[in-house]
Amino acid sequence: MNDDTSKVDIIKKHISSYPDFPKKGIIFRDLFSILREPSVFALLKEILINRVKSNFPNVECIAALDSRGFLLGPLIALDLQLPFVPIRKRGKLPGKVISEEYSLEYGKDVFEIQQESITQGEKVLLVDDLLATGGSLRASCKLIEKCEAVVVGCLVVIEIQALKGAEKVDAPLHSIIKY
Ligand SMILES: O=P(O)(O)OC[C@H]1O[C@H](OP(=O)(O)OP(=O)(O)O)[C@H](O)[C@@H]1O
Ligand SMILES: Nc1ncnc2[nH]cnc12
Repeated sequence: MNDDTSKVDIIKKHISSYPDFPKKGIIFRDLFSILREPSVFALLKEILINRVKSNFPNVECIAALDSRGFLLGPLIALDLQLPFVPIRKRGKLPGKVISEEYSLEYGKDVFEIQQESITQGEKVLLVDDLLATGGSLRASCKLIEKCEAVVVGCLVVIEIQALKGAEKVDAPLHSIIKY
């Protein structure tokens, strides 16, 4: 059980929503409005770390999604003294990479991971700001599996439930705020 309801309410109040961005019909939920206020960002960090400790106690590695996931994943990894691994959009990572195409609420792209960044059998937690259609997290799960590692779960700050992204994600999903 999580008894941090009043803290989560504060976080929710600080998420700005922008109708019709980046395309008509989409309500954009903006994580950056939290980061503008250090005390609120610190609260979010505390919540994330506690949720990892209680929901994914066996995690050995934190992987996050380009780019907004990078604002959160390293905070958690550093605090828990775990390795951090980036999953980046196509063409940004050097060395041998593994790729996976995906579609999301407003487009299509390719994610990549460095082959050497995860060891076989490693227990990985995927972190991102938001779950919409689930395309991004689904592709990221596939990348971890292609590395022969194990996805112990996915942690997002925001879940847009109407888009049913949770159905596309095969690993245990934990979201902090639901719309
Ligand atoms: O569940 P989905 O439909 O796949 O959508 C969720 C993804 O969309 C956003 O990323 P975006 O690709 O816009 O990139 P950004 O983080 O660089 O802004 C968001 O940060 C998630 O990663
Ligand atoms: N509605 C939304 N708001 C912010 N980021 C998103 N990524 C995909 N859908 C999104």
